[in-house]
Amino acid sequence: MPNPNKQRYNILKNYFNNSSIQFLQKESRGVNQKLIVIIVLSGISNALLLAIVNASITPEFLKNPETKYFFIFALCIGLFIYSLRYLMYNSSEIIEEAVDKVRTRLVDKILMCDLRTLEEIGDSDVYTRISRETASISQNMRSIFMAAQSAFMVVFTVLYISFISFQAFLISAAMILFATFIYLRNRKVLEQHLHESSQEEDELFSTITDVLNGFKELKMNRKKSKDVRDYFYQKSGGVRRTRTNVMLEYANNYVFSETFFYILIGTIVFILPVLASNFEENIVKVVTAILFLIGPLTNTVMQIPILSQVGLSVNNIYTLEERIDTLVQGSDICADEEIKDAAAFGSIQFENVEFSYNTPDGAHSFSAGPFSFSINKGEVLFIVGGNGSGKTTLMKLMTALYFPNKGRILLDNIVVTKENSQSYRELFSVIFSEFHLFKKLYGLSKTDPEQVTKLLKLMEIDHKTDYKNGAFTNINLSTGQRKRLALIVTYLEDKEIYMFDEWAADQDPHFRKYFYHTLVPELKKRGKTVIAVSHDDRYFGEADRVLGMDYGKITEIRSNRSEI
Ligand SMILES: Nc1ncnc2c1ncn2[C@@H]1O[C@H](COP(=O)(O)OP(=O)(O)OP(=O)(O)O)[C@@H](O)[C@H]1O
Repeated sequence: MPNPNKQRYNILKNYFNNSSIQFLQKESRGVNQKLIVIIVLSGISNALLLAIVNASITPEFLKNPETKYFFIFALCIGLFIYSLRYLMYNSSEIIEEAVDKVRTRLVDKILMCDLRTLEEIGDSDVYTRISRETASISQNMRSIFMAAQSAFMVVFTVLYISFISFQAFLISAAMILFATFIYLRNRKVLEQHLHESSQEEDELFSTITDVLNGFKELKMNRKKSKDVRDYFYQKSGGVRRTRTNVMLEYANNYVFSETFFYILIGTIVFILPVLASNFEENIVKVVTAILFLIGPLTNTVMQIPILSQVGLSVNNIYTLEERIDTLVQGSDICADEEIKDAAAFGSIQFENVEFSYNTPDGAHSFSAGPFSFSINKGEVLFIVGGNGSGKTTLMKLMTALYFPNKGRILLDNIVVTKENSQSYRELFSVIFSEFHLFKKLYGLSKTDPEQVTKLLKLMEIDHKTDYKNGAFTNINLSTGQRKRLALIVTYLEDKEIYMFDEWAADQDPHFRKYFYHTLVPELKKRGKTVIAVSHDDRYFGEADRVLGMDYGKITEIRSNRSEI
C-alpha cells in the first residue's frame, strides 16, 4: 500500500519543482522585469483610484470640487487599462511560447524514439498528455498573472489603509495573512484530490477510446456494449465524485473568503471604533477600501485551484518527458550517422540475432532468434508462418525498427547501430499489415501529379480518389483499396528494398495475380530487393527464397543456398 503522506509529499515536491513560474522561466523568454513592473503599476493604479474616490466623496470636496482629482482619476484609469492590456498580451505570448516549445520538443523526442520505446510508453498516454495537458496549461496559465495582479492590488490597497488608520491596517493585514494561511493549508488537500481526479480521468479517457475504436464490436453485441457502458458509468461516476469533492473544498474556501470580508468589515465597523479614538471620521474610507479589496482578493482565491491544475499539468508533461528520456537513456538519440553509398549495398547479414519483448512481469514474453542468414541485393524473399510466429517482428528487426538484444545486423560489412539506423532504414519502403496512410504525400514534394494519376488508374482506384495539391482527395477506402494506395506511395518512394506484410491478402484474385506475376518480377528486373510476408503458396515460384517462421525460429523452405 502506498504511504499517503509520502504520496502527498511527492506531489507537493513535484509541484514546487515544476511550479508554473519555473516552467515559464525555463521554457520561454521568461517573466521579464517590465512585466513585473507593470503588474505592480496595475496594483498601484487601483489603490490610487481608491484614494481619489475616497478624497472626492468628502463634503468639503463636494462643495469645492477640484478638476485635478478628475484628471488624476482619468490618468489612473488609463494606467490601469494599459497595464492590464500589457499584462494580458505579454503573458499570452510567454505562455504560448512555452507551450509551443514543450509541445515541439516532445514531438521531436517522440520522433527520435525507437519503436520499442514508444510501444512501451503507450501512444494513448502520449496523445492524452500532449493534447490535454498542453491545452490546460495554455488556457489556465494566464490565471497566474491575473492572480499576481490581484495580489498586488490587495497589497497596495492594504498599504493605502495604513495611511488612513494604522490600527485598521494592522487588523486588516493580520486578518488577510491569517486567511491566506488557511487557504494555503487547504490548497495542499486540494492538490492531492486534483491529482487523484487526473489519474481517474486518464482511465476514463481510455474507456472513451475503447468505445470509439470498438464501436462496431459494441454495436454487434448488446451484452458487451452494456458491460462497457457500465464500466464507463462507474469510471465517470468516480471522476464525478472526486471532482465534486475538489469543488466542495473549493466552495468551502470560497465561502470562507466571502465570509471573511464581512467579518473584516464587521470588525472595522463595530470593534475598531471602540478600540481606537477618532476613528469615526475614517470609517467610511476604510470600509470603501475593504469593498475595493473584495474583487482582487476573491480573484486571487479563485485562481488557487486553477494554479494547482496548471502545476499538475506541468508535472504530467515533465513526467512523460522524463519517461521518454529514461527509456532512451544510453542511446544517442540525436545521432544520425550516414552510411556512405548505402543504396549500392551487396547484402544484409543477420549474425546470431536474438530479440525478445520484455513485458513488465516477464511473463508471456516472446523471443525470436537466434537468426543467421543473409539477403542479397536484388533477391525476392518470401516469409511464411503461422499467426504469432514472429514474421512482423522479423520485419521490424530487418528494418532496424527493433534492435537485436544479441547478435548484429550488417549492411555489407557495416554494423547497423542505433546511430546509423536512420540511414539504413532509408533503404526500405514498407507496407506493414497495420499501416498508416497519410493523406498528404509527405517527403515526396517533387512528385509529378501525372505519374500519380497514372498509378491510380493502374491500381483501379482513380474513380475513388484523386491527387490534388500534394494530397489524396479521399482516403476513406476499403482495406484492399487502401493497400493499393499505400502501394502507390511505396512505388513513388522507390527505395532499394520493397517490403510487404501480407499485402496481397486483402486483394481480389486479379490484383493478387498482378502483385505476384507483374509487380514483383518488375521490381526484381529493376534490381530491387523484395521481402514479402505471404501465405499464397501457389505463387511461391516467384520467390528466389522462401523462409518459414515458427515460434520465433527460421526454417528454410526453398532456396538454392544453405546458410541458415
Ligand atoms: N509490441 C509487442 N509487445 C509484446 N509482445 C508482442 C508485441 N508485438 C508482438 N508481440 C508478440 O510477439 C509474437 C510475434 O508477433 P508477430 O506480430 O511478429 O507475429 P506474426 O507472425 O507477424 O503474426 P500474424 O501472422 O498474426 O501477423 C506474438 O506472440 C505477439 O504476442
